[in-house]
Amino acid sequence: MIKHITILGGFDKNGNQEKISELKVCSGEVLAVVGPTGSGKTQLISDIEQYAEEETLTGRKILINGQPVDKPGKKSLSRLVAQVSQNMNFVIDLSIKDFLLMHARVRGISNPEQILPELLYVTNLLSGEPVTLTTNLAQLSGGQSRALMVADVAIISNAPVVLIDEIENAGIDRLQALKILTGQGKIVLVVSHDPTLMLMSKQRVVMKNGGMDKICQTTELEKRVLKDLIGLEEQVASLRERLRQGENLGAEDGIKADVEEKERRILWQEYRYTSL
Ligand SMILES: Nc1ncnc2c1ncn2[C@@H]1O[C@H](COP(=O)(O)OP(=O)(O)OP(=O)(O)O)[C@@H](O)[C@H]1O
Repeated sequence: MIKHITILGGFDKNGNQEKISELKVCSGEVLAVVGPTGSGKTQLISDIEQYAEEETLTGRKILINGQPVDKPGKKSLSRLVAQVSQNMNFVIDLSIKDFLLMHARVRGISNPEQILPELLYVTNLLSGEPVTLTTNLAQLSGGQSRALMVADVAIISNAPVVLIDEIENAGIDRLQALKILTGQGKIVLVVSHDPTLMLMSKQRVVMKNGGMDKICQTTELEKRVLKDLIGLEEQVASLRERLRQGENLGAEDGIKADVEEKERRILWQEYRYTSL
């Protein structure tokens, strides 16, 4: 049982020690990994996936429940990490049902037939056009594949650590996907350029020049900004859905902010002030 993982800092791209020397994430928590393009976000995820022991190019070390992972144990631990990324597609010639049953059996699930309805429900909750159990994996669109992958990770894989790499462009309802993946006491790490996903986690590590540069806790003020962002996104999602269904929009369909303009400006001033 994984209670927490710890990342012990190594070196940035210039060979200087990382500013953050230790970062711990407990089960049930989400850590957002943020930073400019090329700052080392994917490398951090990759270090965790490999249970780095100072042998990767960053020199980081990963501890599970405070202990280093010994080399012979690494292989069996691979089942403890599941990854969801926007580039994933299925290339196997199987129906969704056969694939899910096969994976469930491999994972030792005793009643695989019984979990199929839930798997299908979650998949269709996240994707646009619904799929059925008889749909062939090779026929799935990119978004449908990712939706099935999230359902698979949440319900079948049971991996206590989930790494989510830039799902904002994955063509699925990403907020719903994050809710589904985090609702099960897992350790979740989210690499994202998306402010809503960043603010949905309790803390975020800011990457710079290949190193962990800063840890920010999500403040009460940011939680209010998040509420606002989610409100706006819901409106955008509803407009998207109506346009997709072939509707025309009317004059009343502009985006409405939930807070008054004046209050919003104060909110952002406060926000900028506290983040200085
Ligand atoms: N500490 C480090 N030391 C040496 N090289 C590093 C370090 N961290 C990252 N790199 C290398 O820098 C390059 C960019 O890193 P990475 O792909 O992780 O960036 P990213 O933040 O995920 O970028 P993007 O947002 O574009 O996906 C990679 O080749 C990676 O291996």
